[in-house]
Amino acid sequence: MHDWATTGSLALGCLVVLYIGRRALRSRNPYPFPPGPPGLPWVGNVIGINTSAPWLTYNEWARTYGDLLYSRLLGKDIIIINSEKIANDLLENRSKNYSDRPYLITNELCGIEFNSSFMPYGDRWRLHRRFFHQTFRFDAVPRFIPYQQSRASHLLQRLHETPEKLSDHIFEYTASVILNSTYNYDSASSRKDNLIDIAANVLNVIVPALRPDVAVILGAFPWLHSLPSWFPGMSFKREMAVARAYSKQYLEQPFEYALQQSGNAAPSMVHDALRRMEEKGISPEESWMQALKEASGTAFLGTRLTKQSNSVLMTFFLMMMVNPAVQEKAQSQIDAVVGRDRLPTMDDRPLLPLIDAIFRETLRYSPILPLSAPHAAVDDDVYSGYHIPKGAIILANLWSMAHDESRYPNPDAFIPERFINDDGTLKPDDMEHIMFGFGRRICVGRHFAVTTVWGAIAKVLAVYKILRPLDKNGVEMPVEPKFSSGIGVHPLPFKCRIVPRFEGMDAEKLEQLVAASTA
Ligand code: HEM
Repeated sequence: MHDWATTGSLALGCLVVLYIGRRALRSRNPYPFPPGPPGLPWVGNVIGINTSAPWLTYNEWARTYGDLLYSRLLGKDIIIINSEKIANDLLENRSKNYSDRPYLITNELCGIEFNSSFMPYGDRWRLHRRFFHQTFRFDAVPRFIPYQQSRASHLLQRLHETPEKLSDHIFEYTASVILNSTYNYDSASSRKDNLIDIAANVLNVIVPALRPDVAVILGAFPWLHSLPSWFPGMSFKREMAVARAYSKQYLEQPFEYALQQSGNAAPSMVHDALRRMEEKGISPEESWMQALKEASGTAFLGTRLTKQSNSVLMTFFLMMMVNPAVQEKAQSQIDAVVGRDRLPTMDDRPLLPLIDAIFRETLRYSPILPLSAPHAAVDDDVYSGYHIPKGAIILANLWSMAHDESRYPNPDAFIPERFINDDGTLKPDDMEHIMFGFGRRICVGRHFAVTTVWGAIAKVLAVYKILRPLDKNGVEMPVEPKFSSGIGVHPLPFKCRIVPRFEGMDAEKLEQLVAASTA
């Protein structure tokens, strides 16, 4: 007890000194912080924030204080950007200063600090980014489309067998396409050591251990981390230690698999990078191999953690169920352009604008990363007469941008037609310029994500109706879309019926349809 009292007083003393010191330093800066709601000393704006959906609070604040906001949380400066223009001005045009990431001790404690997305701006991150770019840049992604299409057809078959396992099938689809493009792993032919099942198990351990509340508290009071795991309230240290062991193991396993393949393996992130070194006649150093292992681990494990493509596809199913008219309109377009004797492919994309419109509206309606990934300011900066302090966390409120009423009237309604011109063609606003983030840290897997999601949406709509569940009297039940809270947003579990659109569409007919589409 005595020790605690001493530690507590010391910590409090340090905080007071820090607080006064920082205020003194700031008072020398001639520019004010951007406007924002008043907060309590040091703890800042902890009161009044909707903790499960802070983007909604920031959106409200913007109505009073404007699109560039200043907030403070437990001693941290936070700058919130609510408009695309400011996001471009800062994160894009001044990207040199805004491409860092804030440090989160929980990433290290859970063993996922290797993840390129969390890495500080610097040479190690640049090398990771190069690996990604080689494989996932716009003109490299078409190499993966045939595999994506075959897995999307497989998804149709899985949905036919067990439609009630929709979310498992979506997980399998998105995991299999990324495993293939990262490690040249074919989940269809490697069922015994199925990395997809292993990944699902690993995530069940890592995701619960990655607690944002712990990240905030440890960020503010780092000395707490030195307390033993048996100490009251510190049991998370044990969970994080287990998560750490799992993530390290998972980083190694698929990478080893990729290295064991022959020199003429199909394209993948690992093989693209190795081949490039071979062409240059360079023998890779250990640190280079480690970086490749980490970047490929990010492509697979990282995208499993935040479940981006998964969440978009689950949102698509949910939206189709509650908007049957939208679904039918898109299906009529598929019937008119593709017919019913084969499945749509990426080649049909220019003639299926409604599929793109549905994809865009799905991204817009419920952004899966509403506050994007946090950036951090490398140095002090001044923007529009406001001081943005070095080290500030920069949050781009993608939700706010996607729900801007002046641009997207009736923003809380799901209206894909908002992206279609009167002549039926697509408008230039593709949502990708917002939903994949900004500047040098923009999503490096965006082109791959687009083909993954588009391919699945088009095929699913060609074959299935997505309907509301029935009650015990056979009457359709009302469904209210509900979404998770947290950094990554996804629909909460929901029931739906997935039934073939055409009479007599049994497993055999579906197989024939798939075969006709790959011939
Ligand atoms: C529809 C699906 C996806 C969406 C909506 C999405 C969205 C985002 C967003 C908003 C960011 C933050 C950008 C920023 O900091 O400004 C991001 C970063 C990132 N995304 Fe995606 N993403 C998707 C799919 C993918 C896929 C399939 C991959 C892998 C192939 C991927 C890899 C990454 C990586 C590595 C980063 C971190 C980039 C960095 O820090 O340099 N994403 N994504």
